[in-house]
Amino acid sequence: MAGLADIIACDSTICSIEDGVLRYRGYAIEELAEHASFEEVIYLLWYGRLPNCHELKALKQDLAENAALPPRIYDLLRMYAPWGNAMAKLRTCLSFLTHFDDEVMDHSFAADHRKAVRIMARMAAIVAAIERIRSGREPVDPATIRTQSLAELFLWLLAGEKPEPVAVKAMDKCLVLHAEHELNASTFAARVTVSTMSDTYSGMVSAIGTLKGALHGNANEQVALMLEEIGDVDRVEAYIDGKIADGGLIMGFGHRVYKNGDPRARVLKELARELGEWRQDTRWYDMAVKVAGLVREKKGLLPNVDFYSAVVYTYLGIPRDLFTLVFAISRTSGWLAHIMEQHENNRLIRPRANYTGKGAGTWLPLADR
Ligand SMILES: CC(=O)SCCNC(=O)CCNC(=O)[C@H](O)C(C)(C)COP(=O)(O)OP(=O)(O)OC[C@H]1O[C@@H](n2cnc3c(N)ncnc32)[C@H](O)[C@@H]1OP(=O)(O)O
Ligand SMILES: O=C([O-])CC(=O)C(=O)O
Repeated sequence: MAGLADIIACDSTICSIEDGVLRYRGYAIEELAEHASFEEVIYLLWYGRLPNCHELKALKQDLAENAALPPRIYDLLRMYAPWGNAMAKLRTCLSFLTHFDDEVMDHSFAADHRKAVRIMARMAAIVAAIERIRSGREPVDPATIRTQSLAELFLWLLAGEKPEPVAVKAMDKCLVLHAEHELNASTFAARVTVSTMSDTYSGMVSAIGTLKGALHGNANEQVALMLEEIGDVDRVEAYIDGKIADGGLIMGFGHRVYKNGDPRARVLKELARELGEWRQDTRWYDMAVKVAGLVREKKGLLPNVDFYSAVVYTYLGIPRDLFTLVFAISRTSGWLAHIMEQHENNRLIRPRANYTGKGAGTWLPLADR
């Protein structure tokens, strides 16, 4: 089957998508987006159940204590060209972190969970440091910031000042919504990598490299580029007609699994509306709603998670080329859950290819060719 569509590649207890309903460990995404913090979701994904207040407090403390980066990572970031691709920078940083972890090759349950905390705790600080160093500013040390919310930590480290509660709440909801999605391409890549008994960091590097593509996580940046290009709600129809006539992809629409709509897009649409009102600037929201209406009417396609998240991140003031990195911060929780599940019950992932090439050939010596 081309693209492995509908092929079951493993058993998993982490996430289900059935009849268009997305659940993490049995909890519907709408309920989690309404009630759960990102840290509760991390616990749920890693340990299979919701934490009690002591367990949640302990996880938050662990994450806060592990958020500081090895100082040499800042030197590494200063070596990068400022204009270099931000996801490539993140990928290299994750690889670099390997060299500061003395449990890399210990795949036991306990060591995997300790590494998961260390990696999860540092993602926000790395992404913020990428932005600050490339724009000539000093990175903020996470140890100087008093918060136990990764959403708040990220926005604070990025801007260098305490974010507003409405922004923190929106960021937290985005982190919950993007945390996990069954065997999407980047999670599958992570599982394939660690199924060879390779390490957690290698799995993360594979996952980040896979999320980077425009058909997957980078679609959110492409959506923002499209809305920037459109610029005004009056220009939406001409733009969409042109796109359809060209036969090009309309980014942020369509999905391999959801054919009747992505439930996360519905939550993000509402969040985008709220943030537009908060910012007192609904231009991006209005453009997005019009794009979605026309793409549905003229192509029969519905928005996926990357469509309205681009609007939300724009209202949160996040630079456009960091959108996929923000997705990666959140999805790290899901990648790590799958890496641990793969390590716990491992069998090498090695499918077969259907050979469609030439038949058996006869060797010709070089001089006779
Ligand atoms: C977090 C995420 O990864 S969510 C996905 C993010 N990616 C995007 O938004 C990129 C745009 N979307 C796409 O490219 C696709 O919809 C994918 C990659 C997400 C899914 O791909 P597939 O499962 O292979 O698509 P599917 O089989 O449903 O496509 C059916 C038809 O709709 C078309 N189609 C699907 N999505 C789009 C789109 N966004 N724009 C235009 N046409 C599309 C396909 O080209 C195909 O047409 P055809 O039958 O004439 O060849
Ligand atoms: O599941 C997929 O194919 C892509 C997706 O929506 C995600 O990774 O969140």
